[in-house]
This record gives sequence, C-alpha cells and structure tokens, in this order.
Amino acid sequence: MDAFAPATTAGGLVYVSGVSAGQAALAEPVPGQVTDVLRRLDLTLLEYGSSLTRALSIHVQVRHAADFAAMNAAYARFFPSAPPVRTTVVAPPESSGALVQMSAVAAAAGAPREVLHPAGWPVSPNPYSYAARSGDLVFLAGLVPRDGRTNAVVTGDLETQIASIFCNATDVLGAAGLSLADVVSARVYLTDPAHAPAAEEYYRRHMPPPRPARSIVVAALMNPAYLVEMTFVAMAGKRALGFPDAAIPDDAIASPLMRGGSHLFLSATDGDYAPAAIDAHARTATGRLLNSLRQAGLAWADVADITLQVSDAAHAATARRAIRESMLQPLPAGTTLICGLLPHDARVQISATAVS
Ligand SMILES: C=C(N)C(=O)O
Repeated sequence: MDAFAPATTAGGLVYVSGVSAGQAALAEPVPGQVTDVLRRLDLTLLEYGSSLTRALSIHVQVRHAADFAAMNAAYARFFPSAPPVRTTVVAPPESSGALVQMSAVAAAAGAPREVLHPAGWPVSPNPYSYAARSGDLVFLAGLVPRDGRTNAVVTGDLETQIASIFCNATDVLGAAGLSLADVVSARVYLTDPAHAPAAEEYYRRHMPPPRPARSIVVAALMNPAYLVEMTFVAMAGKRALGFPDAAIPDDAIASPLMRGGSHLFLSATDGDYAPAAIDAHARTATGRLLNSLRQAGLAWADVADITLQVSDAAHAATARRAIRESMLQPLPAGTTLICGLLPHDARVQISATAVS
C-alpha cells in the first residue's frame, strides 16, 4: 500500500514523487543511476502531459557527498540549456542500493515556463538555474553560501553564511521583480542542529512577517564548508495567510499555512515525540496537517504533494502506511526525506502543497 501517487497535476503544475533507480540500474555507479532516475522522471512527466524539459524544480538526495561531481556530469547531459532550479542534499534514499533519489515539479501542458538569471551574475558552476517561473509562481534554487556575483564560496560562521544566502535570495528574487516579502515557502537545511537557534534568530530578523510556511531539517551538504542551504518559493504580489482570521504574531518563525494565489504551502507538522510508536507519530502529523487544511477551508483532496521527513530509514515504511491509513483518496505525490529533525525527539514531520 503506497501513500503516494506517481505524480499529480494541480494548478498548472505536475508534481512527481521521489524516485530512485529501477532494479536493473541499482547495481550501477552514480552516472548510470542518475541517468535512470532522470529517464524515469521524464517518462512520468510525459504520462502527465509534461516532460523533463518543462521541469521547474528538482530536489536531489545523494547518498554520498563524494558523488556530487559524478552526479552533476550525468545530470548536465539532460539539460543542455535552461535547466530547472535544483536543491541537492546528502540524504540516504530508502532503497539500500540506491545512490540518488529525485523528485520534480514541472509546468503542466500549456502552462508557461521561463528561467530567470540575476543581472551581472556568472552562470552557476553547477547545472541548475537560479529561478524558474510559471505564471506568478517562482521557484528558487537551493541557495548555498556561495557569492552569486563571483561564485566564491563564503566561509565563516553561520550568520555570515546565512547573510550571503539572503543576499543571493534578494538578487534572485529581484530578477523576477520580487522581494523576500513575496516568499511563500522556505525549506532550511542545516548541517548541525546546534546552529538552529542562530539560524532562527537571523531568519526572524530578515524574513518579513508574516513569515512563509517553513520546514527545517538537518542534513549534510555538498561542500563540507557549507553550514546551511535554503530553498524558497515566491508568488508575485499574492502572498496571504492561509487562515485569514488567525493572528500570526510578528515574531512567529513560520505561518502554518501560506497562500500564494491558488497554491497553499503548509509548514511541516510534527508528529508525537519520542518514545511514541512511529505509526502514532505519523497519524498525529497527518491529523495536524488535515486540521490546518480544514481551517483554510480545504480538504485532503486538495493536497498535491507532500514531503515526509523521517529521522530514520527504518521508520519510513511504517510512517507511510500510517499516513495512507489516515487519509482518503486521491493520493498526493510525495517524497520521503531521511534526515535529522528538529526538535531532536521528533521522528516524523509532514509538509505539503495544496491547490484550491
Ligand atoms: C546548490 C544547489 N542548489 C545544487 O547543487 O543543487
């Protein structure tokens, strides 16, 4: 019983669930697996009336940071021009032989697609664009502490690194005529949970309230010097709270649900805390998500895509089964991310995108 559909179409976008290489390619090294995964994404997108060339955003999980260069070389062959934005983190795909897992969001048939580049910036050293727009929705690449104007890696403490990410984000959003006040969704990847308080303090000072829906997890990144990566989605001039009646305090780190036009972004909901059983964690997280949807006048059927964050690969199948048992058809697309969670005693978290 799977909790995720292979893909869903909603609001002019196709959401494709996370996939690893098929059985026949699992014995291959990284280039063969990357090629197989991208072909599988393409086939699914074609079935849903889109294609890999119309991808807006790809999320990549690699098992070993040492495979980054080989992953990039194989990946680049699929995108000779105008590649989608991309976020890459070190996270073990669930299947034991898999070295890489990817999920995608693409423009549906007939929907516009355009990549954007900040004025004066050199091209990215890796095969991804910095921003991709479809209609009013703008996806940003996972931004790392690398000065976009020079491609120099920014070392230093967490505050220095986040400052460089916010500076890059300002330039990239500017290329779309947007600002940080238009961000509807943020995903934060920290390499060390001890950095969370400093990251939250900087984020609170620089992200204008009401702050976007957000998830924050712990994962290693592609360059050992990086302490943080952030992925934003923005919506031109249409950001609004998902629950218009709910007062969100100005110091709240995230809004539970942020609307951008017809798209709704739900912050990651926690399950129970250790030592509860994993299925209880997953049911609680699903219940909280459903509650947020109901408060916004939405239902499970409006969910297009979910990210299931679990603290251990051993929890993934149990969590998915419990989610599947607590929800109704139709199934959303989904990705499982095995990573460190915050707070440290969380075991399961779920974030989602819905379309009304
Ligand atoms: C830094 C990235 N966004 C990447 O390599 O995907």
